[in-house]
Amino acid sequence: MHADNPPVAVYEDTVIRQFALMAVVWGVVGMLVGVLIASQLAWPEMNFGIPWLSYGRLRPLHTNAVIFAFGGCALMATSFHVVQRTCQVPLFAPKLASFVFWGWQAVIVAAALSLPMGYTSGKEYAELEWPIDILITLVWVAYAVVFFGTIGMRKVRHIYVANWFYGAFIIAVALLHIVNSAAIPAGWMKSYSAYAGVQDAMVQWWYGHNAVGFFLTAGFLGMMYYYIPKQAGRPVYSYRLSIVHFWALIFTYMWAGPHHLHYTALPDWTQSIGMVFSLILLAPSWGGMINGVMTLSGAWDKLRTDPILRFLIVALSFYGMATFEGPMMSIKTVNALSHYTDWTVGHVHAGALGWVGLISMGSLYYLIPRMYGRTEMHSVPAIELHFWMATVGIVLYIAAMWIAGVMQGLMWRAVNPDGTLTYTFVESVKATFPYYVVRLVGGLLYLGGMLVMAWNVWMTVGFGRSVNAVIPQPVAAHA
Ligand code: HEM
Ligand code: HEM
Ligand SMILES: [Cu+2]
Repeated sequence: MHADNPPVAVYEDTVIRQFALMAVVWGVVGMLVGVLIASQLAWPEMNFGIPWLSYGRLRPLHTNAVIFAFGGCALMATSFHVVQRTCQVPLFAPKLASFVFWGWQAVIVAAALSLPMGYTSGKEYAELEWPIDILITLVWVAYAVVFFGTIGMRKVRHIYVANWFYGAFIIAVALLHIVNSAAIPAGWMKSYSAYAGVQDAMVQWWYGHNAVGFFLTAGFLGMMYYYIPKQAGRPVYSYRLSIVHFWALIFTYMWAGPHHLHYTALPDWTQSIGMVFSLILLAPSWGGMINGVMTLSGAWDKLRTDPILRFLIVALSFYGMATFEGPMMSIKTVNALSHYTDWTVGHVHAGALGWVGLISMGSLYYLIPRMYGRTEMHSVPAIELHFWMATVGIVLYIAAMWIAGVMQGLMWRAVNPDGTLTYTFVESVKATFPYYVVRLVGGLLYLGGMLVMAWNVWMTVGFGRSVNAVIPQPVAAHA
């Protein structure tokens, strides 16, 4: 090396390590709360008569913890990793990135305190009260500045497709959050929505559905487009398909929200639009799934030996399942049966446990050892064990909810020849009991797998050391 060589440039990886470890921590916490509320549905006394532990307060704690704390930290860790590697520059404004980390943790802690205390705006997936909403806005703007600032400084002309998905996720979530959370404060932890009546419902489900489309889908597709090719050692199957399904996906998602409001006071034509766009949505969703799965073509044998790849590919098969089921449930006559039943909860967790959970875990198994100067996790058999616990857990969970859901729908609509109802509501609740127990067992397995991961991460980090990788420098032409 010559003395006049520039100092080696390194990536900003501290914030990635922080987010990656907290994704694992919040995953354990959020799933633990999920298991607790699953047990409460089977045995209501599991709230121990303590208001803080009541179902109505812990359910939003579960959804916020798994989506925004577990999913959010995984998305931030991987997006900061992917954007630096594909642009070959360190993060723009590392101090601001540090603010994103600490600010996001502050939001999570504020949620973990305020929701059990009973503070809520009453909007699903947007329950947090207005002071926390303002903090979320500040953190999100900082996140956008760091991410797009890094893209702006890139040394690679082309913007790799994973960054398109992360970028769409960041912009769309900013828009959704600001519009849906608009409210008039009426005290420090109390507010009224800026919208009234059916408009409020429509804004809420425009938000709720696109939270699925952009928080739970687009960002994780960003993970797919980086970590599957990396782990498989093969290029993306079709780059053209990735661009086509990107634009089709983000355009179509925006209009499908009314499928959450079938047979309500929302105008009928709006509901029909929601249904039609949901059916169209099958195509770009499967475009993404096929592109991810086909990246393995010619290397299928790796699935037998590589448990990380198996996490990533099985995640895609659950993604395909949930995005087939969703369009079916959006058909009004199907929704007449499924709505209000546990079928919806089964659909949700096919996406949440199967897609969001598995793709995050696979990506973190790739990412974490590399952030600590190692080539692989402390124990590969433990990854294998985690994979099977998670997969069996998901199957138990969603199969139980499918059966319970269809049963509930059929019991509620059954009528006797004289027009009276065949079953009382409580009879359907009693009939659901065994399925709630099976769901709890599935949840315990899934949580158990997450604990195996936490142990494996602990050992990997403990025997490793934090290293910031060197940025490859373009080779100077010989003078
Ligand atoms: C150990 C794992 C888990 C268990 C046992 C579990 C359990 C539950 C339970 C019992 C409910 C309430 C269902 C109802 O009200 O009838 C629920 C709701 C929900 N969970 Fe989970 N969950 C787990 C993991 C996850 C993960 C990882 C995610 C997301 C990434 C997630 C997302 C959701 C969502 C979005 C809802 C609301 C569903 C709706 O409103 O239809 N869950 N979960
Ligand atoms: C093509 C894609 C999809 C379509 C068309 C779709 C459609 C639907 C429909 C029709 C419902 C039931 C609404 C109701 O009866 O209340 C629903 C609920 C839900 N879906 Fe999907 N879905 C899709 C993919 C996904 C994915 C991949 C996930 C998760 C990662 C997901 C998460 C949810 C959640 C959380 C709910 C429950 C909302 C609530 O009531 O709280 N969906 N979806
Ligand atoms: Cu939806």
